[in-house]
Amino acid sequence: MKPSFGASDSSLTALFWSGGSGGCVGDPQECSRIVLRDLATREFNAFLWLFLITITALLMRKVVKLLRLWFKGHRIPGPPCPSFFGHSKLISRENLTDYLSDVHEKYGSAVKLWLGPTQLLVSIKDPKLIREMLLKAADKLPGTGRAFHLAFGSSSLFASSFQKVQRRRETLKIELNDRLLERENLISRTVVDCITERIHGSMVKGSVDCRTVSQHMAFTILGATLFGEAFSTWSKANVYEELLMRIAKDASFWASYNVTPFWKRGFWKYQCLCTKLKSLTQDIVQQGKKNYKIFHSVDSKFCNEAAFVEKEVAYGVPSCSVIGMPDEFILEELKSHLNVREEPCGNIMGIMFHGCLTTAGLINNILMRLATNPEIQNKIYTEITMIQKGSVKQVEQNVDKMFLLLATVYESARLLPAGPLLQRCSLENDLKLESGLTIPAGAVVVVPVQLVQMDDSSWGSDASEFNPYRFLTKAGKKSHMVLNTSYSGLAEELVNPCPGESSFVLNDPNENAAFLPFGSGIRSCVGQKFVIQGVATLFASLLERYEIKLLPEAQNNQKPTKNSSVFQLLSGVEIAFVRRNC
Ligand code: HEM
Repeated sequence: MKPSFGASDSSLTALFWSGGSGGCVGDPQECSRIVLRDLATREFNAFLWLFLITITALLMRKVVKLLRLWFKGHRIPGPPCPSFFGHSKLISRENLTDYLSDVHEKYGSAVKLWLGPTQLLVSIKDPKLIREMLLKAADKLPGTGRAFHLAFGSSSLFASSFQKVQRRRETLKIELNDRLLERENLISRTVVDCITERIHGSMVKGSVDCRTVSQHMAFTILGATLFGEAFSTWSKANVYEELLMRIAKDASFWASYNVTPFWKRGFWKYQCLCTKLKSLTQDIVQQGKKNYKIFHSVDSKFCNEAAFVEKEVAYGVPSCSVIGMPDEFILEELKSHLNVREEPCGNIMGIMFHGCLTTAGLINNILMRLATNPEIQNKIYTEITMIQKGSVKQVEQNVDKMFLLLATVYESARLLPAGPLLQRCSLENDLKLESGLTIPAGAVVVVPVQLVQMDDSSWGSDASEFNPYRFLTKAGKKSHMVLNTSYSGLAEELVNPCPGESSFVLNDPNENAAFLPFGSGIRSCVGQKFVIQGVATLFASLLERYEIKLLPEAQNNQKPTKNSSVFQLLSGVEIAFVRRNC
């Protein structure tokens, strides 16, 4: 007899009842339970199959990718693999550039090395290929920016994915290169005075430590740029500087762990320093706002409350922009469009960290070069005084015309880059270069900066020598990098130009594809123009007042090697700032 269905019976049960589930007889509720169980089992099985198929497909994709990597990697020249682990055992951090130098000599301008069965590294040394590769490869290695993330939390600068950093890069570039550089004084008198005060304080004992003074200069320039003039009088600036340098010392060590070492006490101490830095950053940001409000209440005739609110929303209130205001624009940019995951002030701390370390390295190198090349220092001084003679402007405003000084900044940057390698990777697509070279997706691409920047074929036979004149060309001649020329005559003419006119042209260093201290291409350093101009401005003021001298006992100082980078070679040599009689 056919059972009758109650109102609660589902149509699904009815469907199966009519024979679909193998002829269920008896209690309809029991039957529907069986049917549902049966259905659940089938669904679970289907899910397991789907899961299995997905995993297999993913694994297959990986295997195919790996096979493609092997196949395409095989075509790139390079030394044969010594073992299953590739060349990784032959390469250490210390000898990497030397090793790459040897393999490039033997196998050409693009060579491959296996760092394991699944990791291919391609090193490129030819400037034209490098330029093209750096324009095409937008991403950096996964894990790039880990040190920043660990210390300062999530931020949208210094990450590996171009998509993540693109927007912030663009806006920061506009703020730094267009708006800041348009100012009359990139580095204000207050900042220079703050630095010279420190120099006087340290010179009481007869000399200053080159490393400490460079760090302080970089810190003061960056701090004043990001936080405004309030930074120069901020009572906690010294603590901030010390904290930043302590964090910088340990950052790459803690970032080198694949798994964050929560179990280590030292790590928590490090995190404690980072938290202190965060709260100090928030403090100076607030300080800047307070200063503005004080000014606002004193000068309320010119600025009304509505204007202040307006300033917080949009950039710029003309009547209020006389005091400190322009400096806050960059801060606003770095704090703006925060996404939920972004740490407040994370970008600001990241910029302070990267900017201070790299700028300190550059300043340190310039100080050392000037101290060890007194004849060039004298010529720069002559250049400064000659340009100042015919001008009513302050020395800081005439830096654009000081070609030898700017060339000295370029040359110092060339000789001591921020790191031994530039790195890129293209995770999804092969990188096809015009020369016919195809770098398979997933390979790590590196540029051994020190090798390229000291290569005779790009820089002439004196590539490893300090020679700022290589960035100068005689006016009227076609602008190109001067190679293999005697520069002594050039120097004489440079400091004795026709009144008001220089007979030399300063070459754009980026014209030479082998100039890479700030990287190049789509992920190049956003701060390049600002740093070059800012550091040159600072040195124009300093050299006008002081002569920089190396103490006799420091003469035999260490020389940069191919593996040197600013981080390893911040020189702690004692130097003297001797006041000029003028
Ligand atoms: C002497 C000083 C500096 C040097 C030598 C330097 C060098 C570099 C280098 C080599 C890179 C990587 C470029 C690449 O991979 O192609 C870089 C990235 C960057 N730099 Fe600098 N830098 C300096 C100062 C600054 C300053 C002062 C700022 C900002 C105020 C800055 C902002 C950045 C940013 C935002 C990036 C990341 C770009 C990205 O990942 O897309 N740098 N810098």
